[in-house]
Amino acid sequence: MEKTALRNAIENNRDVTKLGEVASYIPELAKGNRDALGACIFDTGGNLLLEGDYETKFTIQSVSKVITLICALIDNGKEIVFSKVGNEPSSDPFNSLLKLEIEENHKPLNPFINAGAIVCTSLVAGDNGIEKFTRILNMIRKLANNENIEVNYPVFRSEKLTGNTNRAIAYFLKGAGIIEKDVEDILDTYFKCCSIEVDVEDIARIASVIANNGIAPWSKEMLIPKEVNRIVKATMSTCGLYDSSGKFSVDVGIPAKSGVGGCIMAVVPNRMGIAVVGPSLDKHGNSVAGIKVMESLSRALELSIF
Ligand SMILES: NC(=O)CC[C@H](N)C(=O)O
Repeated sequence: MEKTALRNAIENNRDVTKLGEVASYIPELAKGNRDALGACIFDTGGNLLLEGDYETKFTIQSVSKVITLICALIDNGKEIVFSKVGNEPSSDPFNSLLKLEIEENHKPLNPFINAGAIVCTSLVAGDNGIEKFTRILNMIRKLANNENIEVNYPVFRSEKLTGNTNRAIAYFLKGAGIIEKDVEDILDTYFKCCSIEVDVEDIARIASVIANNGIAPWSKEMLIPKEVNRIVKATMSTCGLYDSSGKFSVDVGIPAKSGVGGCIMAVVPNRMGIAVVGPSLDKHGNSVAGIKVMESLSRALELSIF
């Protein structure tokens, strides 16, 4: 049943890729394949399903914000993390600076907009950017059960060269006293995390650990403490798709996180992790066909938690 649902969801939504555009504000991302659409389900029993253009490689982009939040929470505890970043959804684009000036203490609204993720990056354990990045990369490799995951350096260089809005956000946060240490070092770490190259199986495995209360379905090892896992799922369901999180909740109804590389990672608690890739994006920066695939799957397999 799941195999048929996944196949139908991909095949019935291939044309939707034509309705969006590949991200080009990071020049290297413009090379992404606009027509690609692939997906993976990894369930909590350890079963794997792959469909469509599942071999597509893409950069993890904002899906990395989930893993950065996991590391920040493990390394600091909830009180410290949420003294520097909020829990509220944002109605502004993911890279907006608008609310930073007016929010109490200049705290970013949540960990999944760029400002909030830059704060979480600064909180990850490590004396410098390289140590912080190594911590996050190792966590991604463990959660995906894939030691070969690496950075796509052309994308990293492209982001670093053109990431002026993120630079403005980070310097504002430094001025407001929310981030400490060297701003450029933290930005490099943030850009590198966004540039980690993965495929849908990697992301579906990460999602399956979160779906399985932090325990890896393949080894039964506890990779994410239960309380951290709970916070992450809650944050995904309120803030995971930027300023269209509410609509996604109504139409799909499961915790998820998107990235401008075209991926949507979704978690069906106690059932499965799902990853879709379709680099053609809507105006919010979410995979235009990816959202439709998630809607189809949610309907066919009754995934909504509501
Ligand atoms: N929404 C995203 O995936 C944004 C990530 C991207 N690297 C940026 O900082 O702009």
